[in-house]
Parts: sequence; C-alpha cells; structure tokens
Amino acid sequence: MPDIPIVGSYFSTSGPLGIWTPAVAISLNIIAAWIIVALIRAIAYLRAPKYDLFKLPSPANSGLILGHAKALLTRPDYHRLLLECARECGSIFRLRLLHRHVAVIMDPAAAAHVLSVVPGRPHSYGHVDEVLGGRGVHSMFGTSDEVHWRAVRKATAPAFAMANVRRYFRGVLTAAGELLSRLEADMKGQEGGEGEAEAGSDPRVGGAVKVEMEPLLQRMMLRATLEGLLEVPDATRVPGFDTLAPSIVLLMAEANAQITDPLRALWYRTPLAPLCSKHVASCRRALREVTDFHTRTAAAILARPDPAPTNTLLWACLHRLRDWRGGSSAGASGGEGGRLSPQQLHPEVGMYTTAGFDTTASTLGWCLYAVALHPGHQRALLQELRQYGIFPPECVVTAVRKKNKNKNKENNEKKKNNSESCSHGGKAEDPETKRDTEAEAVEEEETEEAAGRAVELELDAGRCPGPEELARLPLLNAFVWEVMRLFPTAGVSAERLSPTQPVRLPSGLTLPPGVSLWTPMYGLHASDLNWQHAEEFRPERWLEDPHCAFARTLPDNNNNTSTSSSTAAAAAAAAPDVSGCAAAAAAAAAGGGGGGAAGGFENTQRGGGAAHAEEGGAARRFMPFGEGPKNCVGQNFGIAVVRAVFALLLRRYYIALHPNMMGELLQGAEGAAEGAAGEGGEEGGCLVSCLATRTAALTQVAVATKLRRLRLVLSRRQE
Ligand code: HEM
Repeated sequence: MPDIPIVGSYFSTSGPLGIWTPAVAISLNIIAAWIIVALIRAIAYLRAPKYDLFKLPSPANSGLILGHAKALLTRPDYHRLLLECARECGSIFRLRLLHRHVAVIMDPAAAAHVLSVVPGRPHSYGHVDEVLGGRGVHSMFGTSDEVHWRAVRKATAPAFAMANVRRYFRGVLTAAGELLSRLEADMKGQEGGEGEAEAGSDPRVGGAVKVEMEPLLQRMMLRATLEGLLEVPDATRVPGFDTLAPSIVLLMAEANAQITDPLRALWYRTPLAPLCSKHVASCRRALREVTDFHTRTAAAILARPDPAPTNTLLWACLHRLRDWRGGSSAGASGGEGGRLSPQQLHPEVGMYTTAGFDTTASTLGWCLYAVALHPGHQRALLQELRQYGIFPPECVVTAVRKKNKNKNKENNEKKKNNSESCSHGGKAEDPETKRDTEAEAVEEEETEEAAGRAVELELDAGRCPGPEELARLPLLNAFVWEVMRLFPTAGVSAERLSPTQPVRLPSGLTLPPGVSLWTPMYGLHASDLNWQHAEEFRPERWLEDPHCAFARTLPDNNNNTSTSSSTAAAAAAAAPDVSGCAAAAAAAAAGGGGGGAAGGFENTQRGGGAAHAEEGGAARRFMPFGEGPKNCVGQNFGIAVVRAVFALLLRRYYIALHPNMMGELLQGAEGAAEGAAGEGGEEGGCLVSCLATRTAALTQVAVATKLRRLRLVLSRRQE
C-alpha cells in the first residue's frame, strides 16, 4: 500500500510539490467546486421547464467572460449600440452581461405588453432610489414592495389631473420669470466683459451672447416643482436650494455609473472610499444635503393644516398619505395605518422633487438643440406663436426692485400692488393704469440698465397662455413630439423584472423568471423596424398622421403608408420640408388631422392602454413617458412645462448653437451636418445618420439621456 499523505499536508509547503503545494491544491479545489456547481446547474436546467430565452438571437460582439458587457461599457453612446444590435438581430434580442441574461425589447407590441404586465423594476434602480430617499430607504419609484407602490401611486395620481396642472402653472411662470432674469443678467454681464464661461474666449458671437443652458433649465424646473407642485413659498430662499440641483445631478451621474459598473458600487460603499476619493467625499456630502432638504420639505408639508378632502394638489395628497406597512390593500389615502413621520414621507417627497426636474429640463434642452439645428422650423414655430398670440412681449414685466425701497418706497409699493393684481390674473385692470405701469416698468428697467444692475423679470400670468391653450398649437406640439421621439430623455431607463413568474411575449415566446426585460425608448423610437425614415427629424409626421404614435403606419411592400389618408395629410406630404411643416400645421388646424399632434396622443396616453382600439389594436410605438401602470405619473405637468418654457424662449430669443458646440457636432462629419444645420435642412440618408451619430457622441446616456453640455447663442428678437 502506498503511503497516503494526510489532507492537511496538501496545504502546507511540506506537501509533495514543495512550495507550490498550497497553490496547486487551492486551484484544484476551486476547479472541483466550480465543476460541482456547474453540474448542479446543468441538472437544474435539464429538470426546469423549458423557456425560449435561448431562441432569441444574440449579437455577435460577445466576449467569452464579460459577454456583451464589455461592448456596452466601452461605448458611451450605448443607446446607439442597441440600435445596431437590432439591425443585426431584429427587434427582440438577448444580451449576456457576465452570467446574467437580458432580453432587449424594441418591438412596440412586446414592449407595451412587458411594461403593462410585469410589475417589478430591477434592483439597479436602488442606486437611483438612494438619491431620492437616502441610503436603504425606498420611494414608490424604487421599491420592490408592490403594496407600497400601489399605495403611493393611488394616493398621488389625482394630483396630476389637468385642473391641478393649471394651478401649478403659477409656480412654473414664476420660475420661468427667474430663468429670463438670469439669461438677461448673463447677457448683460457678458456684454460688460464679465461672466465668461471659458477664460480667454470671446463671449460675444456676432452680437449675441452664449449661454450654458442645462444648469439654468434644471434650476427653473426645480423651482417650478417646489413652488408649483408642493406650494413651497419662494423656494429660492429655502436654505440649500441653490446647491440642490447640482447636487442631485452629481448624485444621479454617480448612480448611473454604479448601475453600469458593479465594482464601482462596491468601492463606493466602503468606509475608505470618501477618504481616498474627493469625488466620493463630495457625493456623500451632496447626499446628506439632499436628504436633509427633502426631510425638511416633508416636515413643512406635514406641518400644514389638514387639507380639505376635495384638495388634490400634490402636497395635499402627500399630507394625507397613511402608513401602508402591514396592510395588504391601499385605502383612499394610499394606506390604512397611521400618519407618516417626515422621515417616512421624505422618500416620496424626494422622488417627486427629483423625478420631474432632470427629465423635463433635459427634454427642454433637446427642444432647444433641435430648434437651433433647424432654423427653418424655428421660423415656422415663431410664426405660429405670433399668429396665436402666445407669450406676447407685454407678458414679460419688470419686477419691483426691493433694493431701492428706501429711496422710493411709496412709488415701489404702488407698482408692486399693480403688478401683483395682474400677475394673479384676478382683478380686471384699468387699461390706462396698465399702460402707466408698463411705462414705469420700462423706465425702471432702463434706469437699472444704466446703473449696470441686473433687471428682474416676471411673467404676467394674465397675459400668458395656459396649459390647454399650448396643447392646441399644432406645430409646437408636432415639434415637441418629434423631439421626444428622437431624443427621449428616458432613452435607456425603462426596465422590468419578473422575479418569480415567467413572461409570455405576444409573439408566443416565454421568458424565464429573473431575466431583465429592457425596453429602451431610444431603440423603440429610432429603429427603422418601427418607423419610416426613423432617424430623420420630421415634425410633419405628427401632422400628417393623427395616429402617428401607433405602429400601424409602417410602409407596405410598395412603400406606401397604410394610413387612412386625409386631405390634410396629402397636402402636407406634397409640400417641401419646412414650408411643408407650416402647410401641414395649417391643414391640421383647419380640421384635417387637428387632434393628431396635440390631442391624439394625450387622449390615448391617458387611456393607459398599450394598444389603440380605433386602430384595431395597433401597438404604441411612441412612449416617451413609458407605458402601463408604472408609466410617468407626472406627464401632464412635465409636458405642460416643456411646451410653455420652450414657447416662451422661442418667442423672446433667436436660438442658435454656440460655434464651439457646432464645431464638436461637425467633427468628422463636416459636409454632412452642415446641410442639416442650414436653411430648410434637406436631409439625405447619409446626412441624417451622420447627424444622429454625431449627436450621440455629444450625448450623456444615463438615467436621463441628455446632451453633455448644451451651449447656445441667444439673441433677443426684435418684435
Ligand atoms: C418631459 C418630462 C418627463 C419625462 C420624459 C418622463 C419620463 C418618465 C418615464 C419614461 C417613466 C417610466 C419609467 C419606467 O417605466 O420605469 C417615468 C416615471 C415617473 N415619472 Fe416621469 N417623466 C417626466 C416628467 C415627470 C414629472 C414632471 C414628474 C413629477 C413631478 C414625474 C414623475 C414620475 C414618477 C413619480 C414616475 C414613477 C411612476 C411609478 O413608478 O408609478 N415625471 N417618467
């Protein structure tokens, strides 16, 4: 009998291989364990019910260990990568990220089905939730507890009825007034040689001034949310307001980086991270500040007297929210338990403060980018705004300067009273007094200008359009829908997970539980499989076809569209690009397809169905606000703000891209993009895809898909 060494000696250097013995022994043990696990999984797989996951085609660019993760991680514009995969594999395909499988769904019927029937969001949303509610605390958005989600959704959804959106609009106009003041102040500063964004560069470009738009839009939307939705009086005076938007943006970027890089998430959570990395330290500080701000807002809401039962404004719905823990069904106030403490309410307050501001600001940013790229459309839009009297110059008034009150207190009081009475649109004002006030305001503006001080502007609510009026403008709405189609701000961020139940797709394929179901909006909206001339920016498509949001208008074999064509559509289609847009708008307004751009989408979207009944069940192919029970609850408010602020800026300023940004856009695609930026934008196929690729290179694909830096040149229009 050979002498068998005891097991312990395999792990010591006295073993048969000398100093190599422990290393070899450990490796052999790991391999053995791996084989055992693989055998167990193989047996489990053979015994498990059969699913169709592996029947889905998978793109070729898969690495042995990382699978498709490497390609996704190395392409910052991975929304375009998904589009390329769809071209290779079709509109439903499978990606492998390490050992995990993800079904990517760009087919409208399958996407709408998944978003409608699969309730859960994947765990990666937890990183985002941390920004909304704090560490380890979940809001309705990121919770995996369906009772929690249902309770809060049911209690707060009435807050976004149109009647309430009208109420919130005052807050929007206040915030938009501040935006104008800041823009004018920037312009004045730059004219005087101050406030340059980049040292050494000339801020004046051909008599106009450059502006970094994103931070201004984010601040505006945050103020609109706090003062409009939550009725926080003068949010700008609340401690921490000035740093809130940049802090949330910083944290959202970090959350996104952690979603795509799990190792980063691990490192971020170690106690060493803030000591070694300034970035992590500032994120931690920002998180504390943001959490503190939300808790204070929640406490302020709860401190208000009980709202009347008929009050469905957002703050009132949140005030009424009751503890849902321990209950299996949600009562009228969302829960059946006791009152919530500020700490319990703060994730929901944080979610509502945060969910709308970056999405809406980015959508606005995309609108400004698109209008700067298409001067012909800009002219047509301006014409429409003038024709309908939207945001006339008189709606912008100069606010009373409190600085001068010692000098001219009495005079200022008089003006303040006048301005307040008209800004709430309450009392009818004597036209004579109004003219006097305007003249004084202009005079004051001039005095302030002469003194080199910034002028504060306000919007006169009585002269501004309401949300419904804006929703009726055919061209404006067609333009905004087209922007939201080609540049959806939730471009990659809709994902569902069914942890225990298999998911059956409309095509008949059944996917196993635990597989991530990813429905990237960008892919749905920009894929040739779903749209004709998908990558072309053509707002007219919304005017030509009242049911453009549904997948029924794909070309038949003869390259004709199957739409039940109207005279309006035919007239519009025959007209050239920009004038075509105006012609289509006119035709649509005349009744040919008037509801298409403005009413059609909204009506059906509110219905909540994934399929359009009138169209024999055609699937929705346009879903910038998501689909199904977890679609965007704040969409009425979001779209109203986009329309209003976009129209306001368009009416007041000529909007162009800053030459530096134009330079970046043209890099490597000079000839191609130049044409698109020129009058009329006659876009050939190559030019269209070049422009799309270059835009993607300037895009930050994150929780919100937005331009990395939006630099514009704004010049005041002469009325
Ligand atoms: C143009 C602006 C907006 C866009 C494009 C947008 C887009 C979206 C999308 C695509 C979703 C669904 C995500 C998913 O399927 O997982 C969503 C959800 C949500 N949005 Fe918006 N949103 C906008 C504005 C707003 C505003 C203004 C608010 C509120 C103030 C808001 C609050 C929410 C909330 C609370 C959810 C989660 C709904 C739930 O889980 O039931 N959004 N949004």
